[in-house]
Formats: sequence, structure tokens, C-alpha cells
Amino acid sequence: MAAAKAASGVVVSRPVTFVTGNAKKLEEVRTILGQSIPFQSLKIDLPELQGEPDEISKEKARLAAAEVKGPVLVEDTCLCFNALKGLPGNCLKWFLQKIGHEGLNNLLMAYEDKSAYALCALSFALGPDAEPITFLGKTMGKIVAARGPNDFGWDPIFEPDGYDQTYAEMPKDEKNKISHRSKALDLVKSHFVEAEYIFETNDSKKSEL
Ligand SMILES: O=P(O)(O)OP(=O)(O)OP(=O)(O)OC[C@H]1O[C@@H](n2cnc3c(O)ncnc32)[C@H](O)[C@@H]1O
Ligand SMILES: [Mg+2]
Repeated sequence: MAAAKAASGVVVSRPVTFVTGNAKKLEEVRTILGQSIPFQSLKIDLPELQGEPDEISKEKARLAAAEVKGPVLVEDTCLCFNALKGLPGNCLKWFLQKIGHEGLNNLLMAYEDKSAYALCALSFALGPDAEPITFLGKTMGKIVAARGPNDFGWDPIFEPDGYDQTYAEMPKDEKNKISHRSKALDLVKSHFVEAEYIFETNDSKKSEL
């Protein structure tokens, strides 16, 4: 049992495990969370589920918590084109693998509306028996011909509103200030403060948030 109710909050006996198969996501999550939450990571390729982003994210959290047998954080990210009523959404990974940045641009060729949004659904579960809680972060922007380094997914073709750079062209810390991921993680951090989780792990005998 990773968590027990204490007088002033919930005692958590293990750090939160961020479960992902994506090293770039992990890098950003690590930077954005900093020291705010006792944190470790585990590389597992969770199944690519389909459905609504919050439901997919919750189900990923259930699968991850069953594996880790402790507190977990997982994430599901979509890129949604308004002209296509939200597609490719969470099928984006396959679209990106099969047709690449140019193919994704071509999907919008027949439409004037190039607007899109990046949506991050992060789910936290205290353990295998706990119902996951989901936090959503959304950043609006538009789809453009690829610009900038090609080291993370669809970053080169997403230009957030109010910027003339794509995510890929921005310095990392700039992306991390405005991204879908940072908005969802801000909500996770607030939740941790409000819930008054008390971490009693081996590393930190008692660290209160
Ligand atoms: O193990 P998980 O966490 O599921 O990692 P994943 O790479 O499979 O990620 P998703 O299932 O959420 O699929 C989302 C796709 O979008 C990409 N992606 C996610 N976040 C991104 C971001 O901030 N910028 C660019 N591409 C991103 C990612 O590389 C995938 O191709
Ligand atoms: Mg995935």
C-alpha cells in the first residue's frame, strides 16, 4: 500500500513514477517539475488506446499503477486540427510515422483553416486501487510547413498563437513556459499542494509539499 491517510494529509511512501516510452516527454516533464514533486521514471511502452483523451489517459494510469504498484503519473498527448474536427487527435502518432510533417500539412491543403491545438491529458493515480485524476493542458496554434530541429514529434509543424516560431524553433525553456504539457503539469503541482500529500520515501524521510 503506497498511501495511507494521516492526520494532515495523505502519506505517500514512494516517489511518483512517471511512466512513458518517450524520452523527450520525460525530459520536458523532468525540467518542468524540477524539485516540486518527488519523482522517478520508468520506461514502459503502454498500449496506444483509442477514445477520448481523458479516458485514454486514465486507462494508461490504471495500467501503469498495476505495473508499478505505487503512485504513477502518465500522459497522453493529442494534436487536433480544427478543420478536421479534432483529428488526427490521439492517432497522431501513426499519422506522423506514416506520412510525416509534409503529409500532415497536406491533410489541411483543401482547408483555409490551419488552426490546431495541442492537448495534454496527464493522469495521476495514488496506486492500483485508486481512481486516477486527470489534468488537461491545451495550447492553441496553427499547422505550418516544418521549421526548426526535428527532434521531437510534431514540434516543427506547430506554431503556437502569438509566436512566429514553431515549438521546434523556440528555446526549450520558452516552449516549457507555454506548452500544453506545462499547463497540465501546473495543475498537477497545484493538486499536490492542495491535497497535502506527505512523502515519506527512503530518500526523503519526510518531505511535506
Ligand atoms: O509512452 P507514451 O507516454 O504514450 O509516449 P508516446 O510517444 O507514445 O506518446 P503519445 O501516446 O502521447 O503519442 C503522442 C504523439 O505525439 C508526439 N508528442 C507528444 N508530445 C509532443 C510534444 O510536446 N511535441 C511534439 N510531439 C509530441 C509523440 O512523439 C507521439 O508521436
Ligand atoms: Mg503512447
